[in-house]
Amino acid sequence: MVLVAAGQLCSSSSLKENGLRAAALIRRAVAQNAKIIFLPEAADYIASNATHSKALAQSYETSPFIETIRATLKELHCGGQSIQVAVGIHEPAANDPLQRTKNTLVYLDADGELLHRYQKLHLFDVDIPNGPILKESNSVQPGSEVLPPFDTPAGKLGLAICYDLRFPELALRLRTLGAEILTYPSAWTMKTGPHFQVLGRSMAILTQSYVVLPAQKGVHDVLADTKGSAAAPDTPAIGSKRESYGHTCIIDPNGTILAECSDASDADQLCVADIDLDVVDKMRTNMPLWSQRRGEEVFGYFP
Ligand SMILES: O=C(O)CNC(=O)[C@H](CS)NC(=O)CCC(=O)C(=O)O
Repeated sequence: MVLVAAGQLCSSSSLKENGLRAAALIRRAVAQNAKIIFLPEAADYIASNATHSKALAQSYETSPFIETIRATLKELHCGGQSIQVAVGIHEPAANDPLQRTKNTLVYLDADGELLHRYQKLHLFDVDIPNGPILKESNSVQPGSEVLPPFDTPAGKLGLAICYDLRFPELALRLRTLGAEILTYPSAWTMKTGPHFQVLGRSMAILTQSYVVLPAQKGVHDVLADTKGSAAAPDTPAIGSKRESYGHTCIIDPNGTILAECSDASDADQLCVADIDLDVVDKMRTNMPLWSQRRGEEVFGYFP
C-alpha cells in the first residue's frame, strides 16, 4: 500500500505565487509520508481571458512555477524525503500560427526531473444556458495522442485532464494499456459541478481503477501580477469572478470516495489515501470485464 495525496488550490494569475503555494502543499504531503502528490489543472495560473493566458504561458524550462517546484523537490530529496509530482500547467505551443498554449500535465520524479508529459486531448468549448461560455480552443492547442500509462511508486498511472473526464473512451483505452490509477486534474465550473464526482466515480467503476481528482476551488484572482494591459477582456465569461468547483478527492475501484478536501474552505488543502493494488486485482479477477468486452466484433473497435 502506498499513500498518495491530492491537492486543492485556488490559483491566481501569478506564476511565482502559485509556485510557492504548490511547494507548500508538496511539503505538507511529504510530511504525511505521501509518495505522490497530484495537483490541479492550470496550477501555474488561471488567466482572465485567452490573450492574457497566451501572454502568461512560460516554457517548462523558464517557468517560475516549475522552478519553485523543482527546487523544492531537490531540497526535500537531499534531506532524504522523496515525493513525485503530477501537476497541470500551460506551455507555449511551438510553431502554432495562433500562438496558443498547450494544456499539459507533467510528471516529475523526486529529484525534480521531468519524466512524462500529457497534452489535453479534449478542449472545453461550451455554451451552457445561464452558465459560462468558455472556449478553451481560443488559447489552447489540442493534443493528439494518448500517453501510455507508466510505472509509479503507487502503480501504473494513466494521465488525462479535466474535460477529458467526459470521454470514457480515453479511460477505457488507458485501462487497456495497463493503467491501475487514473488522474484528471481539473478546474471544473460551478455550473457543471454536480457531474464532477459522478463522472470520476463512474470511470473508477468502469475501468476498475483508482481515480484521483485534484481540483481548483474558489474565486480566482485572475488579475494578480498583470500590471494592466494583458488582461483586457477579449473573450466572454472568464471575468475576474471566475470560480472553480473544488471537490478534490481520491476514489477507489469500487467507486467509493476514500478521501475528499473540505468544501467549507477555499484555503489550499490536501486529502490523502492509500492505493492498494490488491483491491484492483480482486475487482478485475472477480469481474473480468476486459475479457468480456465485445469491442471489435460488435462495435468495430476496441478502446
Ligand atoms: O486553461 C486554463 O487556464 C484552465 N483550464 C480550464 O479551466 C478548463 C478549460 S476552460 N476547464 C475545463 O475543462 C472544465 C470542464 C468542466 O467544467 C466540465 O466538463 O463541466
